Amino acid sequence: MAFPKQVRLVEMSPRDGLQNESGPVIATSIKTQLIERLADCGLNHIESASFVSPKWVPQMGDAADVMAGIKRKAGVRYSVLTPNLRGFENALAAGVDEVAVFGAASESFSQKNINCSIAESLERFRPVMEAASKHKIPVRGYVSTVLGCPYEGEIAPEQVANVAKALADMGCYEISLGDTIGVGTPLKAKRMLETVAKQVPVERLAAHFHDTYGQALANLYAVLEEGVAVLDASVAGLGGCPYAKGASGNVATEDVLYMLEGLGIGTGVDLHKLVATGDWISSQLNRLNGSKVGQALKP
Ligand SMILES: CC(C)(COP(=O)([O-])OP(=O)([O-])OC[C@H]1O[C@@H](n2cnc3c(N)ncnc32)[C@H](O)[C@@H]1OP(=O)([O-])[O-])[C@@H](O)C(=O)NCCC(=O)NCCSC(=O)C[C@@](C)(O)CC(=O)[O-]
Repeated sequence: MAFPKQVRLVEMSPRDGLQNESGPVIATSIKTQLIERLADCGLNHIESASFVSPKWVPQMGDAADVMAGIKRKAGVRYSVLTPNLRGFENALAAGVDEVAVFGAASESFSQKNINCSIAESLERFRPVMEAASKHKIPVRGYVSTVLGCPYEGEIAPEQVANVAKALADMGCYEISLGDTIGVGTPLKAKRMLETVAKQVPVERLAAHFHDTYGQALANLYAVLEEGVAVLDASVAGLGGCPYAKGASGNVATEDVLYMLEGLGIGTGVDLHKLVATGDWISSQLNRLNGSKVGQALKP
C-alpha cells in the first residue's frame, strides 16, 4: 500500500508525557502554556489531561483547572482520558471536545493500570459511550500493550484485534494501538497491524508507539506502509512508563515530523516552532530533550 499523503498527528505530551513526571506536581500554568504553544505549532488534536483518580496519577489531578485555563484555538480538538462515567461527567463539566477510554490487550496490564479485567473494563466503558453519544462527544479508544506486556511478555495480535474490535463496535471512532513499553520491532508491528485491520478498517486505526528500544520511528514507518494515517507522538519525547524499567515516552513529535517531511507527507505542523516548544518544556521540567531532531535543531 502507498504512504498516506497527509497524516494527522495527535499530540500526547500534556497527558501521556506529563502524567509520568516524577517529583512535585507540575504547575497548571506550565501545562496550559504547553498546550497553547502546541496549538500554535499547528497541532490540531492535543490530548490535554486525564480525568482519572488523582491517587493513581497525581500529575493529572488538576485536569479541570487545565481545561479551564487554556485559551482555546478554533479548529483544535482538546481531548482527555476518561476511565469511567465519573471521569466522563467531570470532563463534560470542564467543556472538553473529545474523550478517550483506555483498555489493554493484556489482562495483567489492565489490572495494574485500571484495576479491572479486560472484560470488566469494556463493561465500565459502556456507560461512558452512552453518555458521550447523548452529548455528541466523540470517543477515541486505546489498546495498550499491543506489541508486548511488562508482565506477560508476548501478546497475540489476535488478542489486540479482539479488544480493538470491541472498542470500535462500542462506538469509538478511532482505535489507537499502544506499544506501551516500546518493545516492538517493524515486522512485528506490521503483522499486528495486518491482524487488527482484518477486524477494524485501517482508516480507523492510529499508532501510539513508545521509544524505549529506539524502534518507534521504524515501527511507524512499517505501519505507514500499511496505510495508517494517524500517529500519536509527544514533543521532546516526554513521558515514560511506571511499569517498565528505563521505559521512554512516546516517540518525539519532532522526530516523527522530520521523518514525515522527508517522505513528502503533509501534517500542517511547523517543525521549527515545535522544536522551540520541545526545548522550552524540557528546560521548564529540567530534563534532557528526548528528541534527536530537537537536539540537532536546538534554537
Ligand atoms: C480507573 C480507576 C479510577 C479505578 O480505580 P479503582 O480504585 O478500582 O476505582 P474506585 O471506583 O474504587 O475508585 C477509587 C478512588 O478513586 C476515585 N475515583 C474513581 N474514579 C475517578 C475519576 N474518574 N476521577 C477522580 N477520582 C476517581 C474514587 O472516588 C475513589 O476515591 P476514594 O474513595 O478512595 O477517595 C483508577 O484505576 C485510575 O484512575 N486509573 C488511571 C490509570 C491511568 O491514568 N493510567 C495512565 C493512562 S493509560 C496510558 O498511559 C496508556 C496509553 C493510553 O497512553 C496508551 C499506551 O501507551 O499504551
